[in-house]
Amino acid sequence: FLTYRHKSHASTKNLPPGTTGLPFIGESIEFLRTGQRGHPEKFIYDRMAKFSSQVFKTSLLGEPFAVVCGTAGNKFLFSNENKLVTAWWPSSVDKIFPSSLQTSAKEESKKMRKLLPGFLKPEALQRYIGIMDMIAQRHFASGWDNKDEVTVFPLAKRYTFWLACRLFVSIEDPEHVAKLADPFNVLAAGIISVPIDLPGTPFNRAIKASNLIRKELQVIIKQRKIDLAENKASPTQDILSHMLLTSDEDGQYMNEMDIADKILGLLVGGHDTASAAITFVVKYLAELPEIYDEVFKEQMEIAKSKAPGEMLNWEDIQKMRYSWNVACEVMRLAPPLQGGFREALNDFIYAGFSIPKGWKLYWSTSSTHRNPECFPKPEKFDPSRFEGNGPAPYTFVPFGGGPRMCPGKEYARLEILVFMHNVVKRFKWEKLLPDEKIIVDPMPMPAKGLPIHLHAHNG
Ligand code: HEM
Repeated sequence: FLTYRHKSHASTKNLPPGTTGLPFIGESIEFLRTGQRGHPEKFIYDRMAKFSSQVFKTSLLGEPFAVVCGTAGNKFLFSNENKLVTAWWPSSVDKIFPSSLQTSAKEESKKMRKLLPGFLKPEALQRYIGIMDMIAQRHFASGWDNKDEVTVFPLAKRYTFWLACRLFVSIEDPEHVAKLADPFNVLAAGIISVPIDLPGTPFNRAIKASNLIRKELQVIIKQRKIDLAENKASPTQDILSHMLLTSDEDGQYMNEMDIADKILGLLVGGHDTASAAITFVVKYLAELPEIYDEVFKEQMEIAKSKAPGEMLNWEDIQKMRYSWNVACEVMRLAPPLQGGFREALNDFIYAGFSIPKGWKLYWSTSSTHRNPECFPKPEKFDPSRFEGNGPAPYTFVPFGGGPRMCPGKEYARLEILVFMHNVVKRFKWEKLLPDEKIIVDPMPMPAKGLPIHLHAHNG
């Protein structure tokens, strides 16, 4: 059957050029291997050079794929959401998140899309900046202060998870956060594992962990309902209150299970992505002392303008222009997500080639981020690319674009900037492993988690 499926695709007329590799496995192994060797862009650029700079066909995860490239490809996919294409996730993700918004373009997801901006838009997030700063300070006190050496990636994960626990469900007790972090890490590891659901496999453990966290969330949700009814909880204290109190156009409220799923989806969407971005900010600042100095200057000016004990606020964030340009340049060179999947809703023609209904499509950050036509001297770290109007539309896409653009973009911006403020204020640092390899599996990551040597400014 698989061989038949494989051949039947090959016989369709005027498909994009490309190879589909072995039956079923297709080119998945090559796709993953170039990432594990630290160069996910190689898979894309080799094929763009060999077949077409606009679109090529391949076969990944048992599915026929058209990979669209360059600004035109990004523009096409981002502006045809729910017209020609819709979101698609591999079936392994579906099993771990049975009804999560990350998995489908179904009604649930659309509802959620309408709901999220209420909590995640910049105006709504402003009031949480002080809380982010407070958690960051506690995080540095418990994980960094008085240490000579730390490993950045696990700490970045601890920071983003602590923030999410506080801002999504008002959990801030470190012990409670740690209790949730264990199953959560099992879950995060399982999403990217081979989807074999047998006792003991990472995938199987991830499904169990996701059920466990959901149950835990349901207990919290039940209690919150009671607290809100008795005015013991604030309607604006976190995303959970927001979800419980917001109805859709028909006056319907989400049930507890739905809310648990949505929160789980947000936790997953924001966890490894933002932690990877933070880890790479630390890495580049270690490698580029002149960039560190500029970030330090900007952040110290803000720090000096504050009264003792005063937390960061929205005005301070607006002053962090250079720091954000640095973070953007980091995400250009080391985008936390390599790209995104879509599915063709109907047969259509793209760049003169037929894309059959049901085919999967893939857009990739690297086809523009490392393209000299979009970013001259693409290997050079240069935050000034983001000054003025910044890069041309559809070239810089770490958060995707169009209707499915990352809803957590502004939240991520704040947590990254609050982290940068706190880390440069306290330390300068250098890498303990100067040649530490980068692997992309599927997030980019220094192979040993980025161990660094710290020098405290006041020590
Ligand atoms: C630096 C950090 C982050 C990066 C680079 C990032 C990147 C992305 C990208 C590229 C997509 C779209 C994928 C596509 O086109 O199919 C996406 C979707 C999503 N992101 Fe983020 N993200 C980040 C942080 C966050 C955070 C902090 C949250 C939650 C607060 C979040 C929640 C989500 C969700 C729920 C989706 C799915 C939206 C949908 O399918 O409609 N992300 N993210």
